[in-house]
Amino acid sequence: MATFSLLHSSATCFLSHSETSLKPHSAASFTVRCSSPASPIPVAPSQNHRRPADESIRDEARRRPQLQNLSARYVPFDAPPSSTESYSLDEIVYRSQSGGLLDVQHDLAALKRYDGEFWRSLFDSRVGKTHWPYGSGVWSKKEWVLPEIDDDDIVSAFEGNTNLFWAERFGKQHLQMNDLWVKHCGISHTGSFKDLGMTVLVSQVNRLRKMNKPVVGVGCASTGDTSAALSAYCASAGIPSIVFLPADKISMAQLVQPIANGAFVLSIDTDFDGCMDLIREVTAELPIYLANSLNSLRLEGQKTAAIEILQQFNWEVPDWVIVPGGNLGNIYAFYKGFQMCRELGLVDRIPRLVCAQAANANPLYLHYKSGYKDFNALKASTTFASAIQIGDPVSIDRAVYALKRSDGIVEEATEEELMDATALADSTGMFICPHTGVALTALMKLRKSGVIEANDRTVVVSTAHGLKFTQSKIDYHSKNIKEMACILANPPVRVKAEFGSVMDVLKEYLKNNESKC
Ligand SMILES: Cc1ncc(COP(=O)(O)O)c(C=O)c1O
Ligand SMILES: N[C@@H](CCOP(=O)(O)O)C(=O)O
Repeated sequence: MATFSLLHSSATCFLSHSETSLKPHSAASFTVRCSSPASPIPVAPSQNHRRPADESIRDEARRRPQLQNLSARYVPFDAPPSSTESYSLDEIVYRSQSGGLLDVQHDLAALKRYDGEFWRSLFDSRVGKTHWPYGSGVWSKKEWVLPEIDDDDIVSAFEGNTNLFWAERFGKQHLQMNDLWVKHCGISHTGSFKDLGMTVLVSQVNRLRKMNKPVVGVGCASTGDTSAALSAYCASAGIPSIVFLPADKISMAQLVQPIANGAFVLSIDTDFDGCMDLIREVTAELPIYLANSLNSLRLEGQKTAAIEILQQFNWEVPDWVIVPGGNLGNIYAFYKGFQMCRELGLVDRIPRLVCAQAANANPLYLHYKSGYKDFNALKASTTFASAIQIGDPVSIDRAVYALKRSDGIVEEATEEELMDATALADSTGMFICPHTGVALTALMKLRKSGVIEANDRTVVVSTAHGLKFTQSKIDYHSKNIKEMACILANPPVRVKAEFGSVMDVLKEYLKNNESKC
């Protein structure tokens, strides 16, 4: 078998990655197995290329060599260069000595032994395969996520690799844009982007438990998505999960997820910020590992969505990326993913970031408007974007850092704006959650003011699946929302089971439609 550069591979050949041949500063090499020259069309390779029948993909992964001498550790977030404080990822620590946030710092000098072309080729070679664990969009970037974890300890649902939807009709018809994309992070295992971070956190917990560290379970406060992801990944690994939910403030679809996955569910008479305070106190007292994004491990997984966007554009950098923000870990995760790609030579710039908040839960927006002077937490009001109903975001410092370094902007959306934007997007073939409606509202405002231009390549991050938020859509389309015109409501027409009645309503519909065309 010959070893060729990926760039020289032939379309009729079956490629399989041979990582034994990975060398610093070289493009990844591949072992190429060609179909028989006598065969007129490429045929599926015979069964014997597969691993032995009694082996699983985990067993197979054990034989695969890994890149050596890569490492990561916790350091205080945004620490001065003189700081020497650091912790092993195998320690249970969420805060720095001074009580500040932590960050996972990779050994960039070790990663830089390989050039940008090497990393691009390596990551590209792993997309969409069933190789453990690289078939996952997160673990396909393992060397940049948790380089030292044993593949055997990884808990993965082959998450990530979510589609980048070309919003052709929405862009052209409503914004005169032809390069508008929606990154559907919610079309995933538990229906939100939280899977990306949770696979990393639960994998590390799995490793800690195997090391006999005192972790009897994993806990989080949640507005519905973190709890769904935590309970699914824990259930898959047989680890107990405990979730604190604000009573009556999350959707039914979200509530049923941890229940079904066997989590211990506490429904607490407070809001998310109240639940967050409680879980922080509890995890300081009991050997329950904290799974919220205060724990910087989560962001290592979430940052891979940014890398994936670059990859999907063949490593061309979009002009704008718009992210709905609540607890504010994700906006930093996107920044970190883009920035690592720049620093390690995969791309030469990063996109401008926009963080979009619901006007009813807008502490970052107010902070931005004040020129980032004094930050004031607030009591968030009810919003249809219930997963971002957060008034005291734990990652405020991370968000400000990301926005300042990406020439970023913060926008807000009223309830009516976010629901109309959601309905408008749905009417062009999407089925988005209200948080994505917040992000689309930000886009519409920035287009109207000319900040985002018609030809700017723009990515809106869709954070959850619309099917988790059907009640808000039902309320909108039945015009059942107080003080909201619901101008795009499209209620079903009730009609008698009789040919004449059906014909009457259809003729009326066709006449109205004709006058609209
Ligand atoms: C669906 C959805 N969108 C957006 C967010 C905001 O993400 P972050 O808290 O990282 O700002 C969350 C959670 O907070 C969410 O569940
Ligand atoms: N939307 C989140 C809120 C908690 O955010 P986290 O990223 O800090 O876990 C949720 O779904 O719970």
